[in-house]
Amino acid sequence: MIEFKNVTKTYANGVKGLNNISIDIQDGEFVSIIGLSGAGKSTFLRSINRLNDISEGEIIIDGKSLTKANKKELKLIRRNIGMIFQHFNLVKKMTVQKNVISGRLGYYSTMKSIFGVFSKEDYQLVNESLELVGLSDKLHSRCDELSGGQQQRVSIARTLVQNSSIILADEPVASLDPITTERIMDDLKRINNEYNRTIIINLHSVELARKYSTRIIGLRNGEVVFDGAAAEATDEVLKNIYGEKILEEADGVLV
Ligand SMILES: Nc1ncnc2c1ncn2[C@@H]1O[C@H](COP(=O)(O)OP(=O)(O)OP(=O)(O)O)[C@@H](O)[C@H]1O
Repeated sequence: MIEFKNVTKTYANGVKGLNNISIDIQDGEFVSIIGLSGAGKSTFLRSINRLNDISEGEIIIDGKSLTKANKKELKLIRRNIGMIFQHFNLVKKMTVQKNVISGRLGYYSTMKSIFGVFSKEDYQLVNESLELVGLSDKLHSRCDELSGGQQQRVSIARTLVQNSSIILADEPVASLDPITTERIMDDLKRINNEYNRTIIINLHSVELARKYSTRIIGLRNGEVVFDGAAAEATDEVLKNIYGEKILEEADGVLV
């Protein structure tokens, strides 16, 4: 479980990226974070693996304080949290296999990870994960030879081998076409259903949030302005909170 307790993030310029947020996310939930540009979606997500340090309050993951964790504790907590980025964050000149196996690094000491010492089981996990995302035939391809959608599936395979129970996805489909988008979202949903991984995803598209998630959290100016089942986030409700703008963004009409 992830617990936010009165969490505020104030940036150096005084902007509150998050403003006094208190919520719990249970194991196995598929949560979409929605909100207009600048609402605090990335700040929220990045605070869950401490890519962003928060200014006030506390975040607790599986009973352990992320906020108070020392370096060693942080490494262990982070090992349990995979992250998928909009621009994939792969080492493009390296093979798919090398990129995916890097998801295992958290299980090794710094020395071993420098020398790339991985076990037979690790390589087996890489094969299984690539099979799950339909990329077995790309094992030895360089990532810069792959399409954007394929690269995003490589990054999903990397979080799978990491074996983390939480996966954070920061606008993972923002730069992909509609068909590839569905494929990536289907993969995430399958991982959520079959492996019971908690998925927390930032989305601009309300339609996708409704279709795939079990719960939607709406942010505005760093505050939670909606928190409910996907079915409760009707056009009417969202219009009342955000105005038309958020639905227009969902249709790809950026205003
Ligand atoms: N490093 C930073 N320094 C100062 N202000 C920041 C920084 N990062 C984000 N902010 C501000 O914090 C607020 C929340 O930003 P955040 O990136 O979390 O929003 P978002 O909902 O993810 O936006 P988008 O959909 O455009 O990615 C915004 O007002 C933004 O300008």
